[in-house]
Amino acid sequence: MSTIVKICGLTTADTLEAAVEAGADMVGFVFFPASPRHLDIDFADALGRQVRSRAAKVALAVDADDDLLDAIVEQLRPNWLQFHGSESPERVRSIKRIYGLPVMKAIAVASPEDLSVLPDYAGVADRILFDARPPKDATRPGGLGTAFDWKLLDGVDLKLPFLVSGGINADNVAEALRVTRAQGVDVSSGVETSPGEKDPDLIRDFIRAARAA
Ligand SMILES: O=C(O)c1ccccc1NCC(=O)[C@H](O)[C@H](O)COP(=O)(O)O
Repeated sequence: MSTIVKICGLTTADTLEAAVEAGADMVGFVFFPASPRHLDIDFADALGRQVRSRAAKVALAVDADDDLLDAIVEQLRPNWLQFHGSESPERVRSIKRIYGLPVMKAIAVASPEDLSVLPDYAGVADRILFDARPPKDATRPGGLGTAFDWKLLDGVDLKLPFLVSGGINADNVAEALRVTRAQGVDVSSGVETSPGEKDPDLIRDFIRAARAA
């Protein structure tokens, strides 16, 4: 199976086009006002139309309430929901039932204890995303460009596909995949020149490196 490549936090038509044309499997749109990648729902609608089924559209939210999820699902029509907050397994189950969409749940990793929640989410999520645990004073729970110790995933035995993210770029993506044995990678900061500013060349370099890994 080829590596699943997700480019997250796209905010412009040209960087979205670069990601899709270079062969990204999944393109992520962030709905979290404190993020430099936050999208207004109407603009997300326009970007979503641009994708035209060439990649899976992923809506990323953080402890979103039903009204926000309703609006996202109605306008973006995502193929996936990604949850980056403290959504409980019960909440994930209920959202899946309501919208009939697959869910990727992010698990914040900094120590072996962080993996203790895995069995609970593995029973309800469709994919797991292992991301670096943010510092306590972070203004957002992801997309910070910092990596976790990939060796922490050593003993992980999941029946569902998982992706790895946090501080990954074109230079270290092969190593991230080798160490974690993940089925896919997710990147945001590693294809940016500054927070929220994606670069088409960096996107193409990243996808090429992930495919070659
Ligand atoms: O990107 C954001 O600003 C963001 C805000 C709130 C929750 C999650 C967020 N991003 C998550 C991602 O983009 C990826 O899943 C991943 O964390 C990317 O990490 P990195 O490549 O280190 O930026």
